[in-house]
Amino acid sequence: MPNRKCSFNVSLAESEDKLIDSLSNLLRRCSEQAKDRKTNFSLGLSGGSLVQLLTKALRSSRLDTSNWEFFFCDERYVADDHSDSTYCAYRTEWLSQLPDILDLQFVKADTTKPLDECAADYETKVKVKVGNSPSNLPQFDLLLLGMGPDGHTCSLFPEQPATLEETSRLVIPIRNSPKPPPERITFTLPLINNARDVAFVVTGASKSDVVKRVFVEQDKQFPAAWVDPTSGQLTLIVDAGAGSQIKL
Ligand SMILES: O=C1O[C@H](COP(=O)(O)O)[C@@H](O)[C@H](O)[C@H]1O
Repeated sequence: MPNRKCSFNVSLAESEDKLIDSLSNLLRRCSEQAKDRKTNFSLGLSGGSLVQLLTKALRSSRLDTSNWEFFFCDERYVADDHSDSTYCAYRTEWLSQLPDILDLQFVKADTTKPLDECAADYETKVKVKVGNSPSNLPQFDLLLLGMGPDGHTCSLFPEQPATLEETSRLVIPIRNSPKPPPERITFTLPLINNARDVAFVVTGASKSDVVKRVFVEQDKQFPAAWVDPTSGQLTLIVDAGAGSQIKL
């Protein structure tokens, strides 16, 4: 395995129930650590397949989520009630399945603003609500990331390598995303890599090759391979399909 700055753990789950258990255990550890620090638990969400998996993990673990705040590691630049909106996907699932989680616990992007302003405004919200690390950057307690078959994570795509070089902005606008919808906002690497914990949750045999290229070979042509928390921990939670080319 190549050198990483961070400590790296892999959880290879033989069944969906085991994967949900791994995710629940991670949420329990990170939220308890936030409680010990007497702070709200700041959790960055991703969209796509993670919505269902996280919903299952929260339902089965019955964790106390009253002091949790939910942010979006990336968000699609569409109205809040649009079917492409990641906020809408979580809100719709959780209204019926996790009714204790309140709408005011979501820190939403204001997609009524022009795209550049929407990204800058979301960065301000993150700076106001998430406590800083000694490096003076907001430090999330946990970021849950997905990874597409092309190795993208958040809305950092291999076709847009300049997004990986951002050093000053923490949230940037994305135009011409190769995956629809074309306009989005996304966390950048300085913010992602400053988190206390970052976890990828990846499922499906169609992603096994990219899982190996990203997490074993750390092939930098894939944006997900740039995720390497400076002082935090990195966890990879995979099912048997996605993890089939990893040797532990
Ligand atoms: O478009 C997106 O895709 C990625 C990966 O989604 P998945 O369905 O392949 O797990 C997701 O992590 C990201 O938040 C989303 O905007």
